[in-house]
Amino acid sequence: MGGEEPMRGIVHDSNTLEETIRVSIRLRPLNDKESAKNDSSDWECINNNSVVFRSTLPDRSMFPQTYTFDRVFGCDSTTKQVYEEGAKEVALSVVNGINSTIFAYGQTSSGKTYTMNGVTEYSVTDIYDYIEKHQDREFVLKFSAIEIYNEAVRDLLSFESVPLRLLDDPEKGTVVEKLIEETLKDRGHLQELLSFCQVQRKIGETSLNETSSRSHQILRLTIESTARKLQKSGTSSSLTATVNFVDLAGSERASQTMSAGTRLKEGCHINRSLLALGTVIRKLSKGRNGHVPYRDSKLTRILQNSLGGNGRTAIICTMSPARIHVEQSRNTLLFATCAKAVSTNAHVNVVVSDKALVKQLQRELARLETEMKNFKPLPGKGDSTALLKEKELVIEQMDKEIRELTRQRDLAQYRIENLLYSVGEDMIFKQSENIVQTVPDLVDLDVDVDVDLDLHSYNSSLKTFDTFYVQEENSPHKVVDPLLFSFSDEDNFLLDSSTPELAGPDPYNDWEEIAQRVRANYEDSCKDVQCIELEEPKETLNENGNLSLARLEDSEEKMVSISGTNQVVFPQRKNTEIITFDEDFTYSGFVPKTAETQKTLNCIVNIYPSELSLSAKETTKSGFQNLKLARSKSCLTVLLTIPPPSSWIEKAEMDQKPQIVGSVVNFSGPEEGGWRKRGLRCGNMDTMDSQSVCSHSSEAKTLQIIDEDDDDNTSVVNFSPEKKGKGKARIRKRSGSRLGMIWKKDEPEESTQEFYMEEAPDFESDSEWILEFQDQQREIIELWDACNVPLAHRSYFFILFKGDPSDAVYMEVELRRLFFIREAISRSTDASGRNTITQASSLKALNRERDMLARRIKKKFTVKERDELYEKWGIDLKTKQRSIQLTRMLWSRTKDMEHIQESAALVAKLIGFVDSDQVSREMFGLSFSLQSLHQSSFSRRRNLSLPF
Ligand SMILES: Nc1ncnc2c1ncn2[C@@H]1O[C@H](COP(=O)(O)OP(=O)(O)OP(=O)(O)O)[C@@H](O)[C@H]1O
Repeated sequence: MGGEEPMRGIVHDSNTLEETIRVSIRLRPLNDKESAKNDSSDWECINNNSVVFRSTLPDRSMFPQTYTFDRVFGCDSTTKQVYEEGAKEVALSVVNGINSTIFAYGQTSSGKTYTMNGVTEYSVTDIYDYIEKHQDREFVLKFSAIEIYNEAVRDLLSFESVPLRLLDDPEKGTVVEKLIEETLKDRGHLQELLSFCQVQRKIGETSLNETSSRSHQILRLTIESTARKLQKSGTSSSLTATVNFVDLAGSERASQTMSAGTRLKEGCHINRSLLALGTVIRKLSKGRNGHVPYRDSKLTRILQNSLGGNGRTAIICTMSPARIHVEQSRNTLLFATCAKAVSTNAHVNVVVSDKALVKQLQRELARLETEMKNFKPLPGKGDSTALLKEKELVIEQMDKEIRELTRQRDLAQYRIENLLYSVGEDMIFKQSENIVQTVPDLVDLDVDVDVDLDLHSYNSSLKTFDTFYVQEENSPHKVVDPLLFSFSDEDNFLLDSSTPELAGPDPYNDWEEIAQRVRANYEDSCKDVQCIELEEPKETLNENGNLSLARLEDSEEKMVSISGTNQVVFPQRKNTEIITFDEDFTYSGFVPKTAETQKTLNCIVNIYPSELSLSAKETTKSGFQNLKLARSKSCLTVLLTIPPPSSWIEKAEMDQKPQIVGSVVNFSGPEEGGWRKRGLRCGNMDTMDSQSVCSHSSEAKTLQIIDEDDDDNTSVVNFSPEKKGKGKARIRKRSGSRLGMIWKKDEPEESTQEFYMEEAPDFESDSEWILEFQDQQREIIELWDACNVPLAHRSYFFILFKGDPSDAVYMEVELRRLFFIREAISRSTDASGRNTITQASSLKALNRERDMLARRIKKKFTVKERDELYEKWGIDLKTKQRSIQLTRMLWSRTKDMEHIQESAALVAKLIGFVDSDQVSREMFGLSFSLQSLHQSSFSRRRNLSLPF
């Protein structure tokens, strides 16, 4: 018995024939017995493919009525016809090298043996006919026959009744051990063997059952064919196949056999094989997935290759037409129905001879050798060393790329940081703009923005002020920073490579918060306070008349420097706040400083310098009717709204009126109805009201400015009480040339507090310098009057320079400056004695001198210089970093290197030793020019805390 795998030397043709089992139904006629019982048939073959059950019994109506198969043979069909149409094609496949199997399935006495005997004979006949027709081929026929009875395999060609064992051969599959395989000599030989087998089977069954076959009989005919021409050379191939004729035992149930004892045992084994066969067929009918229980019975094991394997299969189901067998007939039809769904894969089995096999193997070897020779390795894969080197090169190249990308990333990050700093600075700047823009009653002057030349001059003369208000046509209240128009390459002086990168968190973030707090603080702290409010008409700055500076109608809180003292007052604060600064000027940029001082003074006092200084009394008489003290909201606004000196200069030149040196300040209380537009009239002195000079509101704080040199009007500032007389300002004489000022809030006259500035440091150890200092100071004071130096400048000068040895250079510079101015004035006096020099020309001269000195010191602020400065001031690294940030911000506001350096120093000091709000104030408008910056830093030096 052949297995599913090809035998040794047997190869399967690549072409397979997949088909289903051919299922035919044969309905035998009623036998005599059945006829005698007058049994009728309920089955009718309505055509060649369908059989119909025509039951007259009502309880059978549920059964299927029609069954359709490949072929249905009725009672009148002959065995020849059954073979021809139901089995011949399958049976004769064997001569073509295809295994085939013919089954006969049905109940006892249904005609299985009757049919299979006929089919086998017709098949053998046809096979021999085929052989006879194919003389070019040599056929070898072998015959074997077995019987499976009670699960015992018996060789029907053997006279012994010893059961044979089934063996599992890896190449042939399940084989029957010691099975006789008779080689057929001719057709008659086969006929004899068939007859012998029938006798053998009959002998065994007769002893048990005379009327029914109780065993499964399998007749096997193996045919091997070889072409005769090739057979001689030994290289020919043969076709080999086996055809099985299977006559199964009766498929009836054991209970239906009415048997017991031995018969029951037979029925159990029969049913076991048939049950296994039915299970296999059912499994195969549902596909080849899953386990197929071939090994459940010897029948299924032997027929494994014929059931859904390599071969063609035909099943002839026989059934009795008798009504009494209708149940069995129905079961037979159900089995046939399942078998009809089973598919098989038949192959042509080719037997290759040894020589042919050797030759075939040799050809295959030659082919493989050719492929090996023609095999070309892929580039780069043949030599592992070269491959490794190539990989190393790739890695090296990638390393380079990584380094380059890292460098680019770091550079981009550095640029981004710088950009963020710049953006941040702009944000702060805009915040300051917003602060100013919230101030009501902004007075705008209708001008075109043509700021090229003028703004440049402002830059040099007015860098103290952060923002100017200009109004463009059709764009009111637009804020323009003139400095933005005149930036140069030096704007980034601290951003070059000499400036170390900042480490740690961005301090600028703090500044944004600071800015917010400061803005809020300003708004909150501007209640019930007074400060100087300057009333100012519209001014035209530009020579072309295109630009006007606007200022606030309502003055804001401001920090007022007390003349002749080193103190500053925030009048708007709820509590009187007087800040005392120490003096110490070792910094080299005095000249620019003084220029800044003058600008600041000009801005604050807004005085035309056409006339010589006025005494306090004269000033009181002539007065500034519009110079009043009023409420304010923020110091910032005051500073920002101070008009640039040039506008006053032009005004002065235009009016040709005597100007008042800023020695008199008129304070005014708040007007009813809220904030009033106040400012300093820059114009005709005749229009000024002397009564308004040096006045202050009775409801407001009392401001006293006390000058020890009361007798000397050139240096005395006298503040008289306001008209209502509730407060007063009086002058007291003290030793030394010192100015003092007291600020009181809502204090009655009798309780007026006085504040005297600190005495100058003790220089007894250097009495000579003290004497020299006093002489210079006296000379300077005289020159101030001669040169119409504004009061603010004088005040700041006194605040800053009090006799420290390091002040010598500044005293000298101031003297030189004043001499220069005085000489210029004298040169400009015409024959008629009229002083033709104007404040504008004087300021221009000052600016030129200042710029000249500034250029000398103007240079790159190197790291070394900065560090030296830090070390000198005792600034730590963290403060240093923050100061760099602030310095950058300041640099965006001014181009004065000296100013920047000092601002940076101040910022550093403030950050390191003072609260951040103070820094914010300074940064947002309280940048008191050089004086304020120095004062703050001096406070630090003297370990004085700022009461902000
Ligand atoms: N188509 C037929 N025409 C005439 N007689 C038939 C036909 N089929 C079967 N017979 C007769 O029916 C009887 C039983 O037939 P057979 O032995 O072939 O049945 P069976 O299916 O092989 O039974 P068992 O399974 O018991 O061997 C026989 O006498 C046989 O001659």
